Amino acid sequence: MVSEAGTGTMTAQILDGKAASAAIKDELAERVAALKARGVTPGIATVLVGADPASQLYVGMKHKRSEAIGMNSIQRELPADATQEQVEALIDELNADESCHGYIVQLPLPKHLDTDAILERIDPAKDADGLHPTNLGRLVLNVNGPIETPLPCTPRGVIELLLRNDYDLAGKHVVVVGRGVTIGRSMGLLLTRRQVNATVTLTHTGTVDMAHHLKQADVIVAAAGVKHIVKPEHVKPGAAVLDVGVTREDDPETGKQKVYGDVDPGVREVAGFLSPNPGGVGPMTVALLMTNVVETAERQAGIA
Ligand SMILES: Nc1nc2c(c(=O)[nH]1)N[C@@H](CN(C=O)c1ccc(C(=O)N[C@@H](CCC(=O)O)C(=O)O)cc1)CN2
Repeated sequence: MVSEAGTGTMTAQILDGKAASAAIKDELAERVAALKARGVTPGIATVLVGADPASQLYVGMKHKRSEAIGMNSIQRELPADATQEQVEALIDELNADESCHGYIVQLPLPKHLDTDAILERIDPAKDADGLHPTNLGRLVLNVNGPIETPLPCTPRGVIELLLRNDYDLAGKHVVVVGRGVTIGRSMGLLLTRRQVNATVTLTHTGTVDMAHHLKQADVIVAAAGVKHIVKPEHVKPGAAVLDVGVTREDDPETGKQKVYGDVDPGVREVAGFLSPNPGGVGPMTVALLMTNVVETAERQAGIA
């Protein structure tokens, strides 16, 4: 926490996801070069169904950043009215494509599609999001040792962002807000692994007295997707707060779409550390996705 001279207020240290993800990209560029020297170009693919502007933005970032570090990127798109069979046929194609080491299906999918069946059809070895039941099952079962499969990108990004800011999670009480599978549920699994050793309270829409739980937290991971749900009065002074959830609304001043996080701006005056939104965990999600794919290519190439 930084004291502002003469004002009596404290301002949280910013956990800068852009800076941390830039450092990861530099490290990955070297690993990609090493793979290329062995004749292997790591390949990442994305499947986008429909034309949701936010999903298009995220998929675009994934390709731009992967290409910038020398990876091969394959962008596949289907219309919003694609059938389950069409999506599954594309999954089968990518499972068989040897130039693709890992891929993701951009979420959320249009409501008429069976998301669980689609994720389950991905070859677990190519599941760059770590959301296949086999990979999530390995995460549940293996609390102690290294895991030889991709880990969910956003939760991995949260932990990496704290690590790169010398924040030790061991023994800390982390309150996670939101139980979605891409963030909340898998966040709890990663945080309670022996290497991390945090204690987790996973809160959700059925939680009674959310404010009470938040106030106990050394670390808050806010991933509810509810604008400014975490208020200054909910935060223990000095706590680390990671703002992960996203709400898009028209800005009344500009009329343009604006990103709002789960954390009220006033939290900055109470927290010790703050990962902002945008500029925090979002860029880390993309960096850890690329890490998952590079690691898969390394495993295949026999690099430890
Ligand atoms: N298959 C998946 N789908 C989705 C995931 C995921 O991990 N796998 N997560 C989110 C979206 N997401 C990646 O896909 C993602 C979200 C945000 C960012 C990001 O860098 N955001 C910027 C702000 C950009 C803006 O909106 O203007 C930031 O936080 O600074 C990257 C990726 C849902 N779907």
